[in-house]
Amino acid sequence: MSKLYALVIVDVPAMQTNHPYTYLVPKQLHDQVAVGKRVIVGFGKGDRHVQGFIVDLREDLPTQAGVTLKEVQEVLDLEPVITQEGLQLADWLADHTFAFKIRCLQVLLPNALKAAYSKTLKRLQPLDDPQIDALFGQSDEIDLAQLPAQFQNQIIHYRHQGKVEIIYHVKDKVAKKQVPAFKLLLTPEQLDQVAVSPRATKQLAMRDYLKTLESAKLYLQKPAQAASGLTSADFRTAAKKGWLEQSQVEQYRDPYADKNITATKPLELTPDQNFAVKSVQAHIDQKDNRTFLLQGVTGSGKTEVYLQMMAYALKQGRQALMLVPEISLTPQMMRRVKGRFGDLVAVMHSGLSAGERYDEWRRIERKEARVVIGARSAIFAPLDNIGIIIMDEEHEASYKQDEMPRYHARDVALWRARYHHCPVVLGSATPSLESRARAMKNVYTWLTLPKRVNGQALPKVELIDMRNEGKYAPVPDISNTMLNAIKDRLIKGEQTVLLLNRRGYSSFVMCRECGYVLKCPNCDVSLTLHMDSHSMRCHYCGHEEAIPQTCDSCHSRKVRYYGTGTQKVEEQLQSLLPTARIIRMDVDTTRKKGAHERLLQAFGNKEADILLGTQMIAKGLDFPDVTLVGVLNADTALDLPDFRASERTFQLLTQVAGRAGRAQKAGQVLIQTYNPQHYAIQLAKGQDYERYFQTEMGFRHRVGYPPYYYTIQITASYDNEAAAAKKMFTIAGELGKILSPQAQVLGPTPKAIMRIKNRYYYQLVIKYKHEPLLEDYLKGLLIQAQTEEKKGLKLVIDRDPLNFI
Ligand SMILES: Nc1ncnc2c1ncn2[C@@H]1O[C@H](COP(=O)(O)OP(=O)(O)OP(=O)(O)O)[C@@H](O)[C@H]1O
Ligand SMILES: [Zn+2]
Ligand SMILES: [Zn+2]
Repeated sequence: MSKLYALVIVDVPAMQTNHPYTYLVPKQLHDQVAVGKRVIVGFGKGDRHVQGFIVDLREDLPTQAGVTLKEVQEVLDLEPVITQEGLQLADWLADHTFAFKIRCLQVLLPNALKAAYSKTLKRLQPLDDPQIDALFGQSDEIDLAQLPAQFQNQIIHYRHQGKVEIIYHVKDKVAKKQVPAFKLLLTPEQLDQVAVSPRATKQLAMRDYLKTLESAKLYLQKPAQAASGLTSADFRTAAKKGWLEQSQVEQYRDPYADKNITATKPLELTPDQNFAVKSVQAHIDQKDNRTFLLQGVTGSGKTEVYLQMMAYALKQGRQALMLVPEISLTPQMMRRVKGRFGDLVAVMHSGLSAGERYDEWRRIERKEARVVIGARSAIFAPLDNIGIIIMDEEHEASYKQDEMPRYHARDVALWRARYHHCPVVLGSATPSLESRARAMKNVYTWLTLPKRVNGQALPKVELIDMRNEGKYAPVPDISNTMLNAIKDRLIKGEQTVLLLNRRGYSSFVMCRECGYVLKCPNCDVSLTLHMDSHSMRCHYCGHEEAIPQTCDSCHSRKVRYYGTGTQKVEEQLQSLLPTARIIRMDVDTTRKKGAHERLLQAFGNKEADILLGTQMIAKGLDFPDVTLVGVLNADTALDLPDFRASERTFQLLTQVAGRAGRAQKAGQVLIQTYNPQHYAIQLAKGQDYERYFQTEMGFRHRVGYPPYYYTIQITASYDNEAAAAKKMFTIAGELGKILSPQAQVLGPTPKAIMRIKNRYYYQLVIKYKHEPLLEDYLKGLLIQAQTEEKKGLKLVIDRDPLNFI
């Protein structure tokens, strides 16, 4: 048999290259290796054991003289975990997002399959140190983590002498969940024949129960115990007697098992909905890769359109993939999709445990699930015959991952759709400027749902000018107009949604005597007041300290709380409206698993009159009795140093306004603002996306921002400010040499929050249209920066960044 070589992308931190290493496959592993499987290989001088992915297998390789290849140690998978599509996708991701290939391969897998390393210490000969020998006891191998610190130097010494070795174990993080099962070995007739003492009541009961089962069929033991009233000990006895055979079977953890979801039937579509569905169907039929922008006002029935498009793809024997933003939409949308497609649906989002995610992933891989719905990373679901990809709320910033690989799910969706020859539908009431501009240029096909399904007009929006009304407000954050409107709903038995915009905002403590603001010792941010834990906390590094009684700077006792937290508003509201039932939704009340869904369900069941919350309540909620939406502070995000601040504000206000009046009753929206003249607020008042788009495009054109220009952001950080700045100026100098005069470099500047966890951040932004030399330069920069990691550099290259702060 000829020789076999595996090309492996290895996982070695701080020594990444995007080139595979070549390993010799030993004879005994020839049958096991395959492209897309994970392997354990030795790496470097110490021959550390690391995990890697086989990306190619070759039979002939001109071995260079003098180079002895290392061998593949172990093959981890029975079946490849990365498909051919996955390998190509990883290549593209690495290239497009300036990422290391290993990270791109890993992002395709559920967390559970990512490596966890443990180390053991192996004794190769007696160590002549009774204390250390005692640690080993009878065995020759112990967990290195258990080694007391005082022996460490001695162990290093032994290692040099070759008396001990350190072994790396690479394990999967989560095992498959196994549950006991059994199979009947006897027929009912044979069971009648077996001798059982009349006093052995349990055995008699067992025999009677087993007679009701089919022989040779596999039964789960837990339900059998429940049905028969027998215990696991009784089943063990029966197994010993040879009546049945026990085994372990894999069971999927179904995150939705204990929820009853009502099945739904397709609704009869409105003409606009029908047109949208039919347009996309044609492209599913023709296996035509086309991207659609479905722009439908809030409450126009986009979800029903998605569901019917997906149903069509399934009918054609293909699969459907649907993305929703992380927190806000998940529960209600999950129910809608599960309600239509039942067990065919796999769900993937961060609210699931690693085990649940792994199981859902395996259901897809085994083709038991043909519909996938999930947040950003679900775009990598291992589907092999996709007929349609849907991305709801396509403008959402959470679709961009902010760690390597820094991909946008939309770009991955378009890539996979090309691979699978299927259409993509991007849906939103407030599309990103980028997508809408592409629709205008016919790069995407534009579909619109201009009217609400219920025939209602969009809710009427009124602005409350807090510069005046604020002075007379009964409590700082709630004006009289707002309060009266809420009271009116309480009397009518209708519901209110109140948004407290938290972006760019926090409650802080300031001294009224000298103006001193309590700041984090590690970061350039003020500490946030948390009433639940009675402490001041840093949202960046987690630093926590007591609420001050006196000013740190002038020792005055006049310290006051500024800013508004949801808790504080809840208290104010409750004091003004003692009978109102309020549900508060923010990070604190939704931390527990499933809390988000429970709160929304309680609100949906009308167990509360007011839903008060942060951004997470702004989108996707569809409750018929909500007739009032109030925004307590529209402005907080407007001043952020980010050119998308206005776009985000407009989107948020339009989305939250859209929660009102979605069924029979008309809706009203009240927005409290200190900037009533700002165009984002004015146009949100008119719910006028079209004019907003024109205005904002004009602005972006004038100053040369996306979608007119591409942007790439480079950030360097060090624990020393001068080093961070110096690095960025060096990069800026190098860019100056390779960029054409059409490109522009903004910066380097310190980031808006320059110091986080005692690291200093400097950034620059490249704006460009076409720069042939840029890509290669940046790829080189990425590899080169690794060599400076030991000195403390962290470098980030972010293509099309969504966050400039
Ligand atoms: N063809 C139809 N006939 C009757 N009711 C419909 C139809 N289509 C949708 N609906 C209902 O209209 C309501 C609004 O639909 P949906 O939640 O899908 O709106 P949407 O466009 O996603 O809005 P948003 O962007 O605000 O989330 C839902 O309660 C839905 O069940
Ligand atoms: Zn901090
Ligand atoms: Zn002071």
